[in-house]
Amino acid sequence: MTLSSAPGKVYLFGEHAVVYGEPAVPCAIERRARVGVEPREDGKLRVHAEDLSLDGFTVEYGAAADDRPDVDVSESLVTAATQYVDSAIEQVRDATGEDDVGFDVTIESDIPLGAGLGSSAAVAVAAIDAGTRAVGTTLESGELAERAYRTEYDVQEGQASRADTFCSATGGAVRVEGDDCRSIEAPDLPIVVGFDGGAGDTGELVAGVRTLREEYAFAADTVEAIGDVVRNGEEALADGDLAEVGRLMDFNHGLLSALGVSSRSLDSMVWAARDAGAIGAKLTGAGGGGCIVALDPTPETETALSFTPGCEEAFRAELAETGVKRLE
Ligand SMILES: Nc1ncnc2c1ncn2[C@@H]1O[C@H](COP(=O)(O)OP(=O)(O)OP(=O)(O)O)[C@@H](O)[C@H]1O
Ligand SMILES: C[C@@](O)(CCO)CC(=O)[O-]
Ligand SMILES: [Mg+2]
Repeated sequence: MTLSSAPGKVYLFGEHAVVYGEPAVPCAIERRARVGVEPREDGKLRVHAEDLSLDGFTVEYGAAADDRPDVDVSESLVTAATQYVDSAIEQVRDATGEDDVGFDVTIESDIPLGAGLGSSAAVAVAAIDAGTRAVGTTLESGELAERAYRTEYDVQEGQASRADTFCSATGGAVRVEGDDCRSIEAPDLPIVVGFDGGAGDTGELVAGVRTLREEYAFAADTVEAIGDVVRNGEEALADGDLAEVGRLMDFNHGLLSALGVSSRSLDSMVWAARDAGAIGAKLTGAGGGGCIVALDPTPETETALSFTPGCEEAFRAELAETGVKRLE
């Protein structure tokens, strides 16, 4: 068996706007998805996903129509749950030219699903890395990131950026603008995450912003304004000016709210963090529910979040210096 892991991420700045060519700065965190892959002679795909539950059951399924998860939920929910892994395996077949090979895929993850911490990108990166190695091909980091991006692009129907997948493949803090992806130096960041226990569908949320942008010129301006916040944020990061980084994170959250991707619980957690003295706080990732990211070197924000109605879990997140790890 080959086994790879890849980290999740938080966005310091720029989610959603990055889909339209503005820059973004995500930062990998030490919460990982681990994917084990074993080739099968019979050409079948079997996925065992420990943390993916549908109707309360762990999901185990094959690719054939008569071998889908045996749970009493709608076909669209099943597709939503299985599509990133299915699409990552397509990338493995494409990269290796092994069209007929089957796989046993086992996924285990400490990244909550659909919560803005990049679980989809981490699963795609780790699955493509382990899958290609399982049939004797080792992808270099650039191609791995690009193929994981293709997975997100396909699943999100052509509306995805390279930010999550590049960050997960590379680790550390990165800057992504269109196809220009690079690692950046960031000061030590006291990252605190608040999680409301919920999830948002990235594809749907991205589509919502796209519609707003088409309907209202001021929504398109809001997307551009996020780009300006990111450019200022990059300077503040380079200067090590955490107070300014925090102010700009607050501003970024306001603009994301204006685009309709925040929620009551995300707003409650952002305000709880600010009231507790956080340097800055914003939602992270696609939004709709899930996680906020705050900066606070003291324990105050984590404590306040753990008492905030609507917050299910609060934790400190360490920067993940390494992206994909080849474990076996
Ligand atoms: N542990 C896992 N096992 C199997 N599939 C997973 C796992 N984690 C994530 N996925 C896939 O990723 C999907 C969630 O991706 P989505 O992009 O909606 O959220 P996210 O990546 O966690 O958040 P964001 O994109 O906002 O950072 C799940 O529906 C599933 O298809
Ligand atoms: C909302 C979005 O910007 C980030 C999701 O983590 C979508 C993407 O970049 O593909
Ligand atoms: Mg995602």
